[in-house]
Amino acid sequence: MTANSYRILHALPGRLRLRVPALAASGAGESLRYWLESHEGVEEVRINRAARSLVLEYDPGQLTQARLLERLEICVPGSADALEIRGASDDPSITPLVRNVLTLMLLPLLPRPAQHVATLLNIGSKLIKGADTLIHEGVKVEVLDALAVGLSASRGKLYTANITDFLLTLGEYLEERTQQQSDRLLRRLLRPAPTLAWVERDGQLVQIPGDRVETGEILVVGVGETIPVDGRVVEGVALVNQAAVTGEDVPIAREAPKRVVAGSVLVEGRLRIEATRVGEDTTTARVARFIQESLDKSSDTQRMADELADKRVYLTLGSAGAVYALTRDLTRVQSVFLVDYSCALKLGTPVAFKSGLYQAASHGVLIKGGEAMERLGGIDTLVFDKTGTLTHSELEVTDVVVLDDRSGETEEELLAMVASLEEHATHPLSQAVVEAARERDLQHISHGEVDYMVAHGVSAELDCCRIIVGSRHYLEEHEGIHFRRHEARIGRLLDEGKTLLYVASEHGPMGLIALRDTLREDAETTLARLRALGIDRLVMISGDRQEKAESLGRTLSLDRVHGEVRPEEKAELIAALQREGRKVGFVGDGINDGPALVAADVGIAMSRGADLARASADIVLTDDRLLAVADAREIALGTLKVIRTNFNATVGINTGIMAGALMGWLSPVASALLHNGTTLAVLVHALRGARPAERERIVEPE
Ligand SMILES: Nc1ncnc2c1ncn2[C@@H]1O[C@H](COP(=O)(O)OP(=O)(O)OP(=O)(O)O)[C@@H](O)[C@H]1O
Ligand SMILES: [Zn+2]
Repeated sequence: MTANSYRILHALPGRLRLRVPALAASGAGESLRYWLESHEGVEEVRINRAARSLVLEYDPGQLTQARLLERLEICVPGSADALEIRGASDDPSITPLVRNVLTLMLLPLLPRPAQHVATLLNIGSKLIKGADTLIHEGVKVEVLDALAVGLSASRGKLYTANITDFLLTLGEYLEERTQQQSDRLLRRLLRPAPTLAWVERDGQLVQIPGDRVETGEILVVGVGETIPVDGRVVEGVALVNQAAVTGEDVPIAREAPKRVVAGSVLVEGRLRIEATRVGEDTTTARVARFIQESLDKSSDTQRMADELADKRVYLTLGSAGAVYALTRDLTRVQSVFLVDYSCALKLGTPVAFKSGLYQAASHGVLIKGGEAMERLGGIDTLVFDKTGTLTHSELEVTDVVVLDDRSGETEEELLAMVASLEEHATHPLSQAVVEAARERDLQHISHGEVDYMVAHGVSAELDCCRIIVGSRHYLEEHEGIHFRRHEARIGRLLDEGKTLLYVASEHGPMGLIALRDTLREDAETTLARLRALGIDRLVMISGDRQEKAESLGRTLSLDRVHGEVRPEEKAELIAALQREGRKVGFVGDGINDGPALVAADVGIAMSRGADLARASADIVLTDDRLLAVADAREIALGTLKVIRTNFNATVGINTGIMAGALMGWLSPVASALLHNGTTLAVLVHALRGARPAERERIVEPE
């Protein structure tokens, strides 16, 4: 947003009054209000549409004016496409290229004066762009380009001018095309998965697709669930993570009458929310925002190349000046201008990254920007979460055991009851139980609110009593319900390698549900490939029992396993590895994996993972395929190699050409051809990118 999209009328600490012309558009105020109110520290947003005025009250302890304005700038109110991705709009035009080719073809046929006019028409846009850059941004590559082309033309070297212009234009065109292709694909891949919503209808909680919720309806959102609509809290207290919406990965507290935005994930507590905005418009904004965030991050490599490129511009100017002072030979000066190689440096790196991102995306891996790719290439240690990552995200219920014989309850009744609670949780275990009940056509059993204690289990009031389902640790140590009497049954099931859910009421143990998790078929291959790709330490952490973790560790020849890890310990384990000097990647899927995903040098989320995991991660798999992790690493290494090669080649070759030009050994045409030839070669090399050796390419839709 340019400065004229708003004007500060009055500013005090904690209060800001602005004039925002775009408020004139209908609906603009609402979206801006949501955007601003979703930020911690904003206390009140008042909009007067007729006066185009916006008053913001905020807590200066939490938010600075600059930060607030930055937030405001992201969302230009009024235009529906305000949050559209920059640079991803239209196809790059080929008109300049066609004009170039035509000019070059016509030139020999024209009389001399007409040649001058044609050349001027052809290179005009470069000259204007150069002047514009000089005025607004200072001495940049565009200025040198204009100088080189302009100097050639003004000295009557019309062919040199036109050929140079053509080569420069071709480079730009290629760059824009890659940029666009990959932006489009990324945008499609980032579209959030449809969410489900629990709404109150006729006094009952029913689950419906998030996009069917109507304005004014009351929703109930529990731990781990994504808030499907924009709304106002009517009851409850909760911590909400808005990473997927604002990119800020810190949970914030929400209670009545605060607003919540679609796409936030509830991490703790429970809320009743009145839907105030539903459907398309709630999601478009967050998707666009999310993508912008991902695409905007520039990597260290790129920053380095940019800096070097900017310095080169001065070096070139200086050399040209010196040459002129010493030799008074304008031809040499012209040759020097034409060799400036900052453009190859500047174009090569982002193009290679974009092409790498594109490659990765077509292999089912969404990498959020060049920086993430760079870090993926830099790790030497990879930590895997077990459930849903090394094992299939789908588990299978194998046994349902009724422990309390006096109750006369059947296995089916037990399963139906547990499934009715698990329906409200988001864990691979709960999904498996729900699925098992569905297969057996079991009826839903009515119950009160379900409490979900992350990494422990669920509980709720039923007509009879309070029911608790979860890990043995949860039931025994938190609830004081002991299963010691049933040790034999439990031991037998565990020996079979099964995972157990413990079911109890406040009166004592009721039953067990045994589940089998199977190792992914591609787990072993993936780990072997990762080792071959330079990851020399493979670690697994799991909330499951130590014995189970160890036996899996042996099967997969992992370097280390940690069982019975509490969620908050996951991030700590990663930090410990980092203190040993390791560069650590983490692959996970759960809502409790968020901190570990953020703590790691690079966080990778599985495709079926919780929304929060996908939001916190730097890399998200888009297919449920573990091998994609190895593909991604291969692509990252390949891309970094391409960038290095390009960098060395650019610097080496062009330094040679530059020396030739300084000595006066190269004519301007020769140096333009050599130089631009190198630039094009660099671009093409970058564009071809790093393809993983074999494997099917996933054909993109559309
Ligand atoms: N929704 C749930 N319902 C019942 N029990 C649960 C639920 N969520 C977690 N638990 C219990 O808490 C334990 C720890 O959960 P957590 O998600 O930390 O680890 P995990 O399932 O073993 O997976 P991972 O290997 O990914 O760490 C689970 O093994 C399970 O017994
Ligand atoms: Zn505990």
